[in-house]
Amino acid sequence: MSDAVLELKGVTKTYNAGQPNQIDVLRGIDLSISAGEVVALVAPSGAGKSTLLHIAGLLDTPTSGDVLLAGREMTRLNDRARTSARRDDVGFIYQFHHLLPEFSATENVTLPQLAAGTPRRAADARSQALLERVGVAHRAAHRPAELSGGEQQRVAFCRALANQPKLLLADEPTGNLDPETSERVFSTLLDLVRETGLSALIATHNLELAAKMDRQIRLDAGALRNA
Ligand SMILES: Nc1ncnc2c1ncn2[C@@H]1O[C@H](COP(=O)(O)OP(=O)(O)OP(=O)(O)O)[C@@H](O)[C@H]1O
Repeated sequence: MSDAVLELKGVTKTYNAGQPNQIDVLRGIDLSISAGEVVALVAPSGAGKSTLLHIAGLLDTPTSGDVLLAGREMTRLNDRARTSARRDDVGFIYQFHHLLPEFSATENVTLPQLAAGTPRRAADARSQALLERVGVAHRAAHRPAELSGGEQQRVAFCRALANQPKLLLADEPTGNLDPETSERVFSTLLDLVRETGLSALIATHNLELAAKMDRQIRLDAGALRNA
């Protein structure tokens, strides 16, 4: 049996099928990410990176092919089962933080835990520990607008890891930060991922950051190759 946390088998995605503007974005993707492996996804703009991450993270379904999370077939699950697998097993980080503006940093990390059934006190304690780990505990009561860009992304990392997912998916997680902050914040993320033993697929245009990961893959013309 494979120890893969994420497996994509022959995944295709076609938009506007059968119409003149049909786009075959993914043309048969095979990808396996094993436990604890951190993989960089490098892709030119428009190559289908977001589509691939959304399919891997169960936010979208492939036109054909299979998605397995921790060995479990996801493609044929109903919406409800897929939603609960996503909530329990996958953490997302986007280029922009997407934190809830009305809530404090702590609340942004606690809320997904409450939604997953963690008792309040345990959730708050975990939020506090995560915020300390990434160096923003002193900003715990602040709302996102009161945080710097780097701090916002650090809180977003905590939120993504709040429910102890098996897989982390990140789309240019430090892409909106200046190069120096990006480098520092990215190091925090990589350290956190490695400490947690989490598997991760992290899209980046930055080849220096990509080189810090275990493996680099390139998405081009709808197919994956080793970078
Ligand atoms: N819902 C949709 N309907 C039709 N076409 C779409 C849809 N979503 C994406 N596309 C097209 O599929 C292609 C890949 O889109 P995707 O968002 O996955 O690219 P990307 O690699 O993430 O790009 P970028 O790096 O610029 O964000 C693009 O040509 C886009 O126009």
